[in-house]
Amino acid sequence: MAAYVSRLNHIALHVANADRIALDLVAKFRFKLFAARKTAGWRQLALRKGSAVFLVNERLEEEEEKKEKKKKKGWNPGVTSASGSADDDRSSGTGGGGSARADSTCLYGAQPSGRVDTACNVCFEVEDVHGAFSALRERGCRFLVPPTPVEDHEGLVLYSVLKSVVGNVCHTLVDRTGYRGDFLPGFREVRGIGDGERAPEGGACSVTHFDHVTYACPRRMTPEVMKWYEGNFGFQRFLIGRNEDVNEGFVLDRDGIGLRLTAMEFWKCSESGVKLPFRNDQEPDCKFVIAESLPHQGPNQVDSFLEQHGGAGIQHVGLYTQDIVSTARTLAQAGVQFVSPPPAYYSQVGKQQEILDAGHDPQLLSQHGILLDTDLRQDASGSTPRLASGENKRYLLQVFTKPIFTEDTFFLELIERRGASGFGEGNIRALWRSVQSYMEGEGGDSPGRGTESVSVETGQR
Ligand SMILES: O=C(O)C(=O)Cc1ccc(O)cc1
Repeated sequence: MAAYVSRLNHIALHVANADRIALDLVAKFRFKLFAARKTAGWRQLALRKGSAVFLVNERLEEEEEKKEKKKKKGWNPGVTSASGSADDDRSSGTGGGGSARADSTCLYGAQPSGRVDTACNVCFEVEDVHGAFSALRERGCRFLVPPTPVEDHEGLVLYSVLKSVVGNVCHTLVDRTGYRGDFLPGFREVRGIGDGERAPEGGACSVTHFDHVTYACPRRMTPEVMKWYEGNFGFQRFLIGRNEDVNEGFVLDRDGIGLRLTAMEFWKCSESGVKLPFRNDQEPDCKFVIAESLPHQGPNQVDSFLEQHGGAGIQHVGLYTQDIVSTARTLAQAGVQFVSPPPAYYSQVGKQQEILDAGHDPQLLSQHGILLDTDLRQDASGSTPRLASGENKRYLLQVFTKPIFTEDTFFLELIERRGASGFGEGNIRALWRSVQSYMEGEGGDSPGRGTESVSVETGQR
């Protein structure tokens, strides 16, 4: 292993209209806009829910970019006065690892080449950016940004950006241990946008962290992706289902479903550098899932993603919630649209009982399209799964949203785990069918389309 990942810092989205996506995340998904930044050429908005952070990037139009650059000319890099313009990029950085100096082109990421909205950077915290850079480069990794110090009045971070083998996905590696600020140098704090504002009164939304990131990849690419993450970051494979073949992955290949899934996770295998994102040391692990389509089962969501996205990438991100029913209700009331499972899902033999046995109300689950899968596997490690008292079964609840971008290039998922750490076969089938029926039937009314644009910073339409 070349680099020890200590935690996931944020996931970056590159979109044509940052206000619209940020507004959806605030008003519908109840994220809080907590930091913002405008540099020459870019607008960046950081939103948080629990420890899940999205950094929404928008490329500025040329005119605006010129204006920003002009503004910069009169700017004194040595001055970090809080009285500066709120939009000023008051950070400093170099492109080459020397002493820090002003550089407004520091994006903490890379500029994607495609034209569609995309989630394309998973930023990891590491303890030794220089060490990771040397070791990863030695292993043949391609770096887009060498180790670069950036600082403001709250301290200094060191970051570097490398390309993954998955389409346009990059990884920013950042060491934040020398930084006291809330996010990254150059971002100004934003107060009062989100966390209840613009959201329905009283609704619960207990999203705590990113549960998983799912990549959509071309056929037969999985071994290369696995090898890359195992060799470079020490990720470890874990088996999704009972019927999974170690070499083939978890394969669903009949009744119109042609899907190969393979999953891996990072923190448990890190030998050093482990730093927990939750103060109480209850580290949630973020999993990475690789989805490939299989031939012979017709047009499908993975191929459609690859086509619209222009190659492999992040198809969706799972948001962990402690109470999926109330979270889905709150989000639905706020305007989030979820895909629906096939009507027969809740009436299939045994499903109602399975839901009741898990202590849930089938009516409530069906109202929000929430799927439940009981994990029938024995715990191979012999360890006791973490279950609430009175529960004797491990199960998993999931629901997918409709795409949140204009194209079908990204959606979110709510997931609640009750002792089940993998992905249930029944749920995967139903999720696949939910997305297929959305794509085939009602592709025109996704929430991403035609939403009013509102300036998140000014709150004005
Ligand atoms: O269950 C999950 O969250 C998965 O990630 C499995 C999955 C992956 C891709 C699909 O198009 C449908 C289901």
